Amino acid sequence: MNQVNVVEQLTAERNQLAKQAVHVHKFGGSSLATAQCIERVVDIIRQHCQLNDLVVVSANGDTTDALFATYQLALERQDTLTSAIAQLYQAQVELIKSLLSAATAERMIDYLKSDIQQLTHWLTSTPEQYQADFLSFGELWSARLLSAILSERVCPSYYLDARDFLVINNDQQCVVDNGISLEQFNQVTQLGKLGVVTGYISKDSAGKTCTLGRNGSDYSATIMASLTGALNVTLWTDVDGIYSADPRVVPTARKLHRLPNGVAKELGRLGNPVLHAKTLQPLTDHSTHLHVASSFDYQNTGTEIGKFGQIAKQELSVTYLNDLLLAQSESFLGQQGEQAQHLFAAICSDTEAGYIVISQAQQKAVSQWLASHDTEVSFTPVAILATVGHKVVHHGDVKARFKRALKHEQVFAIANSPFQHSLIAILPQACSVELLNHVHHDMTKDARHIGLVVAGLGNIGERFLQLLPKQLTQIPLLENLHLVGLISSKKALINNDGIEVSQAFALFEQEAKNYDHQLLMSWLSNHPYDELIVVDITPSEAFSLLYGEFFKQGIHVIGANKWAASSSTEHYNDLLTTAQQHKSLWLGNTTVGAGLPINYAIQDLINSGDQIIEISGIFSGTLSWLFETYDNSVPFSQLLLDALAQGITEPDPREDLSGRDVQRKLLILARMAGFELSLTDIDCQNLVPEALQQLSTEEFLAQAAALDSYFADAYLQAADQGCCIRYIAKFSLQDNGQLCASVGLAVLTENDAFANLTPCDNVFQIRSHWYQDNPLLIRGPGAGRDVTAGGLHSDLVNICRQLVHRQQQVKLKGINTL
Ligand SMILES: NC(=O)C1=CN([C@@H]2O[C@H](COP(=O)(O)OP(=O)(O)OC[C@H]3O[C@@H](n4cnc5c(N)ncnc54)[C@H](O)[C@@H]3O)[C@@H](O)[C@H]2O)C=CC1
Ligand SMILES: N[C@@H](CC=O)C(=O)O
Repeated sequence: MNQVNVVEQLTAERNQLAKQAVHVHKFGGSSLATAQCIERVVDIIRQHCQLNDLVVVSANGDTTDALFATYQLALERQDTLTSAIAQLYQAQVELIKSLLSAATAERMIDYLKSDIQQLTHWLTSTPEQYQADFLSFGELWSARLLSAILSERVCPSYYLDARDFLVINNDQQCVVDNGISLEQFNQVTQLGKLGVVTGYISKDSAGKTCTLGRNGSDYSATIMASLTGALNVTLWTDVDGIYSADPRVVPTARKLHRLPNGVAKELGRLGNPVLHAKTLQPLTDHSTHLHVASSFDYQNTGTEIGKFGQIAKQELSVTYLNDLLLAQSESFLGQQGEQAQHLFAAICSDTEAGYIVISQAQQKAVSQWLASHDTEVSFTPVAILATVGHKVVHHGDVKARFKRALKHEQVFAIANSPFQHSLIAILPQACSVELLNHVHHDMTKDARHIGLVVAGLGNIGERFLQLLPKQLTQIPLLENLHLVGLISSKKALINNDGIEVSQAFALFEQEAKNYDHQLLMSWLSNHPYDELIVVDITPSEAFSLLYGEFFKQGIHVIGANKWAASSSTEHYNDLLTTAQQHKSLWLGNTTVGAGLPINYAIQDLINSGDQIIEISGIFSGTLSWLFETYDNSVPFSQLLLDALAQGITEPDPREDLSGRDVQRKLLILARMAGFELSLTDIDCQNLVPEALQQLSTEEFLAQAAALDSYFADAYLQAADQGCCIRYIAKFSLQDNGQLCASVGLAVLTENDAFANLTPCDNVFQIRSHWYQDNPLLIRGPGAGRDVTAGGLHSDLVNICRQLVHRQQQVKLKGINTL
């Protein structure tokens, strides 16, 4: 059996033994720096770990630095060594005493004393020989302490010195010997307990201690994941994720919520301060999810790295590396150049121009390689500034933007990354903070990604989705909008990678799962988008009751649903306050007049300093269509079914006939105009006979003929006087300051402004201080699929515009503070 097969078999066996796939958690030094930090870590473990999981730890706080300084003293200043060792000892004793019971602490201090004896012996005899062994104490103490705390307070736990199993191949720097390591790991691991493993350290094939270099503990964690077949690794650190640039230098850097593996590797390769090139190396089959999160703010979602689909656009980031060398030689042309690129894992290269970019440490090796080719070489100090994103080398628009951002800079060349995920500018001088901020701003200024969830896929929802693909391609403001959720009353489809808009319905049919309220709410509170917009195209009161929760999460809402905007005064005011507090936007253009700009007109009048005194008119497309069409030649009930089939009625047409829908609209308009009112303040004439009021929708529709005689009589009586019947809504401000509001059937003369509408039209007549004698009229179709779906799209663009504007304000603020 070859080595790969051995590893596969052993991993499979281990996974069968484990109740669930192992999850590896790694805690960095800063996460374990003080007793308080360690308490937090214990809390995280309590909430996130299961038995058989593995916890990989770095040394507490700056213990490794202190060990290294002590080691230097051993080489240079033996006289101060004793006090340095005493300080190391004292720091550990304090942690032990403050975190463990007296009995366990005593045992731990005994172990510590024996370690101190050992290291003192090394340092005072031949320190050079034991440098790695000496540095290993940091991780050893950290793992032993945490494991003891967990055993006392959380669950059975044991600590593992990685040198007991992890073997690094001597010939290749830091490459793991998987076969032996796994075999030995299986001998030392203890099932049914939580293992705490030392990060950073390992042994070579001769059993000698070796360290895994800078940020070696992250590497240890992914090695452990690869050995055990873990599906998840969480790197708990002191930052809350990976950012679009180093946030210590670029204040406007944004957290990247989800990174495809390839992009993460590229970031690691090109200097990202959190991700390191080596960290991702062991995760070759890409089935492991890596998660970077803050142990200081562990409720906050961090960055997820994994095998993500690419429907949703990937975010761009900017990174840099100084102190590099540009090596130019004929040997870097053509195939030889490719060979050199590969051999030296160059940052970038150009085999037509004949150069590679390498680290300064590689100069000697490159010179030696070129000596055997007998060609000249020149080395020039350079830096690189790169923009990183999924396959950016294939995006001409990103390249053009990158070039524009650098147009005032001296740039040697812009090269494509050999891995396709970055464009790399080679600079003759170090990358300055100003340049980094400037380029980051230009590359990410429009890049706040907005998720879109559509609830209600009926008559209007379907049309809304049909219009979406064209809107996305034609409206630049929607550039970063991604459809991520579709919800009906029974099913839901959520996809963080985005749902292909042109196939939304088919995908919903195939992939939607049963609606699970808890699951949906938990997704909404952890969604990976910068902004989330929920479009409510349901007729559901229950769904409207979720708005408060949405607003608390900073989620924006567009409602065609009228329930929330016409709810009780207390609830409505609460919603407005919550939305304002959490900077959530709430638009409902279509709740009155479908796509008609009645809401904009009212807002404009208010902004102009006007005071609205009265609004009246016909606010129901359904009732407008019915009464404009009805002439007693066909039964009223037949027309009603016709209107339902055209999609202009409410799902239950009694909402229209009862006047409730119009009553709600009048309330919404009154609130827009600045009045405080509730539904019960509006007199409402119900046109549905009592006998039909309690039936199900289906029963009502089956018995709709019972409506006919009432409407025939009303029509004939009005016609006898040369008049017509219309359903009118009106509120007006009385001289005593009271608002008088009603909706109901009225008999109008044929030349009344509300009498001769195109069927389905709404008309709104506004009287105000500016428009008192000659009122303002807005008239047009007030219901129907196209106008309503269009009105919702208008709200969507409106919200995206406001969000872009908001983002520009933030960016400007960020730049000004530099
Ligand atoms: N028809 C029109 O001209 C206008 C309609 N509206 C409003 O648009 C909304 C939708 O109307 P239609 O599309 O005609 O209704 P519809 O009955 O055709 O579709 C409603 C959809 O909502 C879903 N739904 C119901 N309860 C839900 C819940 N709790 N959670 C998630 N989904 C739920 C249903 O599964 C269905 O897919 C209504 O609130 C209506 O008042 C607003 C302006 C004009
Ligand atoms: N049924 C309603 C639809 C829109 O709100 C109407 O007729 O106006």
